[in-house]
Amino acid sequence: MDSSQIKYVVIGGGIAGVTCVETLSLFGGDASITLISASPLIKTVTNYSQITRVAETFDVEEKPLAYAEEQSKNVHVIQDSVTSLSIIDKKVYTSNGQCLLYDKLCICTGGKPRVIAKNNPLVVGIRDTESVKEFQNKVKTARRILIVGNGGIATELVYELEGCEVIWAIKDKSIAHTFVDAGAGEFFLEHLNKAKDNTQTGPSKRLKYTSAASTSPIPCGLSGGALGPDWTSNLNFHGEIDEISHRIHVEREVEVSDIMTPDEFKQSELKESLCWPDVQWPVFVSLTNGIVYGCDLVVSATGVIPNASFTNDSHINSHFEQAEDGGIKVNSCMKTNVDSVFAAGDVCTASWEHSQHWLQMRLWSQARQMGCYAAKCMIADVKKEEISLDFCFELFAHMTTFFKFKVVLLGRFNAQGLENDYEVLLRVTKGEEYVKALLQDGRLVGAVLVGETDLEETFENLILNGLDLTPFKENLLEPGVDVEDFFD
Ligand SMILES: Cc1cc2nc3c(=O)[nH]c(=O)nc-3n(C[C@H](O)[C@H](O)[C@H](O)COP(=O)(O)OP(=O)(O)OC[C@H]3O[C@@H](n4cnc5c(N)ncnc54)[C@H](O)[C@@H]3O)c2cc1C
Ligand SMILES: NC(=O)C1=CN([C@@H]2O[C@H](COP(=O)(O)OP(=O)(O)OC[C@H]3O[C@@H](n4cnc5c(N)ncnc54)[C@H](OP(=O)(O)O)[C@@H]3O)[C@@H](O)[C@H]2O)C=CC1
Repeated sequence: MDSSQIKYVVIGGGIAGVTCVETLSLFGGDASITLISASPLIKTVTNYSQITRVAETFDVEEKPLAYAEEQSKNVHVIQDSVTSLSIIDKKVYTSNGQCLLYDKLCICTGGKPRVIAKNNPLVVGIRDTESVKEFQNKVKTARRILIVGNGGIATELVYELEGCEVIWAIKDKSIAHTFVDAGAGEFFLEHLNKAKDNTQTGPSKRLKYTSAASTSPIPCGLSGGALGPDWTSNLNFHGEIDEISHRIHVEREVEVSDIMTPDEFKQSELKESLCWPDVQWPVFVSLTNGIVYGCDLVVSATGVIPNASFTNDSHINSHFEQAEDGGIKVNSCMKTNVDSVFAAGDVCTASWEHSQHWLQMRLWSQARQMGCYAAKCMIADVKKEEISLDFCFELFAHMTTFFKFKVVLLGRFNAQGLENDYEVLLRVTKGEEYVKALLQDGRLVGAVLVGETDLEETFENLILNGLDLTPFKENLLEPGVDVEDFFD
C-alpha cells in the first residue's frame, strides 16, 4: 500500500507517545500521523546520549502540544481525551466528539499514581506537574510529613524535603529497596539526615522543564505526562519550620493500618508517638507496628497503576488482555491482543519471554525505547515485514541519582528472579562508592554501581558476553585494578 494512505494514531503525549510519533514520522514515509493527548504539554526527549551500548541519558523538555506538529512531518495533534474505540471498524472517539480512523493505533496512556486513601485530601500522590504544584503548596505550611513507599519518589523526596520533620514508613528492612539492596541502602543511610547539599556536583538527571504556559486544562480525571528525572530540581520543598533543615525518621517493616481525622484518633484511644506540645495535627496515621504519628500531610509514593482503562467504555477496555500488574499485555512486537493496536510505555506490560538480563520497570528510558520500537513495529506490520526484538531489551540498564550519588543499575541488579545460587562481590568505600557485582555460574548477571565507579561499560560488556569470570573473581573489584586490562 502507498504509505500516504496509511493512518497512524497515537494516544498520549508522554515520552512513549511522543517518541512513537517522532519515529513514525522519521521512518513511516508519507503516512498521516495523529497524536491525541489529554495534556496540553508533551514530553520531548532532547540531548540524547548513549552512555554504553544500552544505557542512555537524555534531557526531557515539556513543550506545548503543537511542538510535535512543528517538528515532525505529517503529524497532526489533537488535545482531547480518547473516550472510546471501535476495534472492528478501527475508529477512535474523543470527548469533543471527534472520530478518527486508524490503520495502526498505539496506546501510550501512561500510568496513575497508586494512592492509599485516595479520597483523603491530606494524602497526596505525585505524578505530573499539576500534582507537584499542589504538593508544593501544601508543603509550605507543613511541620511534619509522613511518606509511605520505598521506591523512586520516596527516595528522592526524603532528600529534598527541608524545613519539616519527615517520617518515612517503609515495608522493607532497608531504604530505597525498589532500586537497591540492603547494603547500598546502608550506604545511603548516613546521607539521610545530612543537610541537603545544594551545590550541583553530582550528575544531573537532566530534566529541563521549560514549563510552557498553557491555558488548556487536562480533562477531569486524567493526568498529564509523568514527571521524570530531576523533577525536584528548581522546586522548593520547604516546610514551615526554618530551624529544621533535615530530620528524617525511618519506620522500617511497616505498612499503614489506618488514616484518621483528629476526632477518629481521639475516639480510638490510641497513643501518639513523637507528639509535639500544643500542636493539633490535622491527620493521624497508625502503622502496623502499633505506632501512631500525627502529621500535616501524607505522601503516598506507592507506585504506578498502568492507565489501561483509557476509555470511558468498560466494554472496550475489557477487550484488552491485561497482565497481573494491570498493564495492557504486549508481545515482542509491542502488539496487544486487539488487531492493529499496539501499546508502549507505562501503560503496557512486556509479556514476551524476557532475555536473561532484562526486566521491565516503569522508567522514562523504557518509555522512550518502547515508543521508538513500537513505531518500528507498526511500520513493519503495515509492510508485512518481520521485525526482531530491539537490542535495548537484551539488558536492563538504568542511570539515576540518589542522595547526589550517580547510580547505575545493570541486569538483574537486585537478584530479581535469581534462585539462591548466585554470589555477590562487593567493594565499598564509605561516602564514596558502592560496587556490587552478582555472579551466577561465575558469570556476571547484575550490578549496582553507586558513585563515580567508571565501571558501567565494562560491566555491561561482561554481562552481555557472558564470560566466565571464575579465574579473575578475586581481583575483579580490587581497588586500583583496571578491570578492562584482564580482558585485553
Ligand atoms: C515524580 C516522578 C519522578 C520520576 N523520576 C524518574 C526518573 O528519575 N527516572 C526514570 O527513568 N523515570 C522516572 N519516572 C518515571 C517516568 O517518568 C515514566 O516511566 C515515564 O515518563 C512514562 O512515560 P509514558 O509516556 O509511558 O506515560 P506518561 O508520561 O504518563 O504519559 C501519558 C500520556 O497519556 C495521556 N493520556 C492518558 N489517558 C488519555 C486518554 N484517554 N486520551 C488521551 N490522552 C491520554 C496523558 O495526558 C499523558 O500525556 C518518574 C515518575 C514520576 C511520577
Ligand atoms: N530515580 C528514578 O529512577 C525514579 C523513578 N521513578 C519511577 O516513577 C514511578 C513512580 O514512583 P514510586 O511511586 O516511587 O514507585 P516505585 O514503584 O518506585 O515504588 C513504590 C514503593 O511503594 C511500595 N508500596 C506499594 N504499595 C504499598 C503500600 N500499600 N504500603 C506501603 N508501601 C507500598 C512498594 O513496595 P513493594 O515494591 O514491596 O510493593 C515500593 O517500595 C515508578 O515507576 C518509579 O520507577 C520515580 C522517581 C525516581
